[in-house]
Amino acid sequence: MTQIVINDTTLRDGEQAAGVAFNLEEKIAIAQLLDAMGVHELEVGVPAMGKAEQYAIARIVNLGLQADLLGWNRAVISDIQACIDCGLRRVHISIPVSAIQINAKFQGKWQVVLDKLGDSINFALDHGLFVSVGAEDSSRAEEKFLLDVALYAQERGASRFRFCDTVGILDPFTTYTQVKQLVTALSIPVEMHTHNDFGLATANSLAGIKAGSLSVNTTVNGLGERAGNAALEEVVMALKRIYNTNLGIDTSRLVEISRLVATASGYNLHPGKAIVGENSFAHESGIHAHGILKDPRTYEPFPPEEVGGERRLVIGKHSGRHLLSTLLEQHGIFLDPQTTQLVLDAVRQASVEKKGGLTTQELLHLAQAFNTVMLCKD
Ligand SMILES: CC(=O)SCCNC(=O)CCNC(=O)[C@H](O)C(C)(C)COP(=O)(O)OP(=O)(O)OC[C@H]1O[C@@H](n2cnc3c(N)ncnc32)[C@H](O)[C@@H]1OP(=O)(O)O
Ligand SMILES: O=C(O)CCC(=O)C(=O)O
Repeated sequence: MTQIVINDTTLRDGEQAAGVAFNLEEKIAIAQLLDAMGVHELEVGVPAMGKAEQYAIARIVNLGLQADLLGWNRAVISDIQACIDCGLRRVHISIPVSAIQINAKFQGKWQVVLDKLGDSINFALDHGLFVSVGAEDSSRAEEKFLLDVALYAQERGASRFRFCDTVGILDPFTTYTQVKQLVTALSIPVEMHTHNDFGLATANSLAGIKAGSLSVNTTVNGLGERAGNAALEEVVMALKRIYNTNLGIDTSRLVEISRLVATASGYNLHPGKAIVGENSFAHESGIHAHGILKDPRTYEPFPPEEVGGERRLVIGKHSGRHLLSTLLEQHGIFLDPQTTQLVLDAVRQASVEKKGGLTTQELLHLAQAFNTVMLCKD
């Protein structure tokens, strides 16, 4: 597979998640860590938002990061001027392309939209900028119109075209077909921008890459508008582990960046969040824990260290004898088979009462209730 560019938009679409507002220090810390991990490109925000945002973006520009930095714009010349004022050398210019969007925002005047795009591209190119063009709501656009816009952007001198499933209504099969058409028609790279309204953002991004897209927008933890975007950690690990594609990104810091963004956004992660959730490498069930104790590959797709995570063995309602004995033996407690079963029954009951797994202390306390029949080795 050709080198795929990860263009992370945590600082733009991620921050657009309702109620999220990064402060300056958080924006800088997120940009620095993404850069240190080797993420190729960062969409750092929307300079048109005003002075405070421009100041934050200019500070990021002045960090001298390795990553390419991109500013998001409407097809409005003053938006692009704001990017230039921040010191950005790359601009992304977006126009809506579906009838729903053009009717709502431009009274159906698609030619007006195209003219705005043309003028904006010209302005950016006249200032020597790298120009990426985004087609908002590509997935609901009329097929021919989308293609016309893409070819128009290319002819005008854009260097990349972004396919946006803005309201996340595609599945991987339709994504593949739609993106393949664009990739076939264009000589500039196509970038994927997917949303997770049906839980398919990562799958759709991968389908776009399969279809020949060379760049993909991600956000840490999948943060973003409504149900969010394709998650950085999912896309990077799927490309690495399922497609064997080395992106040159340090995956061992994925949990670290996840925690940073979770804190900065105030959005707590679901424990079962793929790759970075606190349960991503947690095992309670008897059969699973028994397998893990013998060989972690039985129930883990890759070792937790690869993403900076940790394996956890949890004793609870679904646990079995092997995990129970292992945990107790780590504390010098060796039980005969009959007592092991009695403690296990007690663990199940305690776990239901607690509605959760037991801590080590709780387990030891429970086991001590059976101490008359315990066999302590030392
Ligand atoms: C799918 C996406 O995620 S698109 C990115 C969305 N991101 C954001 O909106 C976050 C940052 N946005 C902002 O801070 C503000 O919306 C700003 C600074 C861009 C504009 O603010 P305001 O001037 O107050 O306008 P407001 O946001 O209410 O309305 C949007 C305006 O942009 C216009 N517009 C929307 N998209 C585009 C576009 N792609 N190109 C040109 N104009 C556009 C709308 O028609 C409307 O124009 P109008 O004021 O002439 O009716
Ligand atoms: O970059 C664009 O063109 C729009 C991006 C976006 O956030 C979306 O379509 O959801």
